[in-house]
Amino acid sequence: ERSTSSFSYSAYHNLEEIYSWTDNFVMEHSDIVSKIQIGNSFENRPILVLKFSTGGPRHPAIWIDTGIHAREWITHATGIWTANKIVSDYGKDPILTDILKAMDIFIELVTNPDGFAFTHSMNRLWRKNKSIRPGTFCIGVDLNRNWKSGFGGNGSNSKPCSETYHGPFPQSEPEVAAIVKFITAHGNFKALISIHSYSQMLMYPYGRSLEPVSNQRELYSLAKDAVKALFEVHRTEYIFGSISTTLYVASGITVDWAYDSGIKYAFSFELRDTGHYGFLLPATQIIPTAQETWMAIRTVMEHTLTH
Ligand SMILES: O=C(NO)N[C@H](Cc1ccccc1)C(=O)O
Ligand SMILES: [Zn+2]
Repeated sequence: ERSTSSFSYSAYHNLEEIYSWTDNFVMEHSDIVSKIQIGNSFENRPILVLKFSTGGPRHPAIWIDTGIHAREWITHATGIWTANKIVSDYGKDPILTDILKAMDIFIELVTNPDGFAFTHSMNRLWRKNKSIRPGTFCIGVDLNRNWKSGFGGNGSNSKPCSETYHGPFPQSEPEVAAIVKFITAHGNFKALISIHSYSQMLMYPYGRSLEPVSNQRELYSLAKDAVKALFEVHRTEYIFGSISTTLYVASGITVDWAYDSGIKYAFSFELRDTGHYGFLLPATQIIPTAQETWMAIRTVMEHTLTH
């Protein structure tokens, strides 16, 4: 009896349920999926990454992370559905099959496990991780401000009580340091997709400045195609562009670090909705959100494969 078949992809799950789903999922699809522990969180929870690979020592790779901000539950749920979509469609969807024949896909479902556990136990709207340091009673660093690129710049905050506190120094947080170490050691990542909610936006670097990246025209055109593919599923409307021009200046963010590390296809999603439910998006919208997001993700992956 495949226990993932009793798992509801249209419900939100807590950390224990996601970790046990992960173990069952890897066991049931061991031909193409494996589990890698890339480190431990501040409170010593394992940091797990799913690897989808059809073989080959160091295929060019694509990174996807969900849940870097704990309260953004739709992103973990979308990541889980996407993982199952990949194993279900491999061998059936020619575009995905071509991607996986040539590239590996890595998905980190719970990028902020301590914060995520806290949203289930104490504070549903917690954003940051749970690190504590002498000198303040306030808890946590914004993991989307702790990256080296532009660290400490405008759109991040030096006060530990701030929701966008960047931390004492770049990669001070184990949750960020583990990803940097893994991606740097691998050395062959071609695309990175960091998934947030909410606002319905597809964005690319830079966040730290208004200056366009060198392949800005290519990223704009790819974002346009991805947003169109997304729209065609359930007619959900996204806006797109660079982070600093579409949203606001934000420094020390994941995609700026990725881009500056040579990952030329770096994107950040803001999933549904535009504020009606916000972070409390009803579970009935999980599968529709995941279905439309997949079409955008696949568009980015396909472009990465062919460029
Ligand atoms: O927090 C969210 N969304 O959850 N997003 C904003 C904006 C953002 C999104 C993506 C990259 C950089 C910046 C943030 O302050 O981080
Ligand atoms: Zn976020």
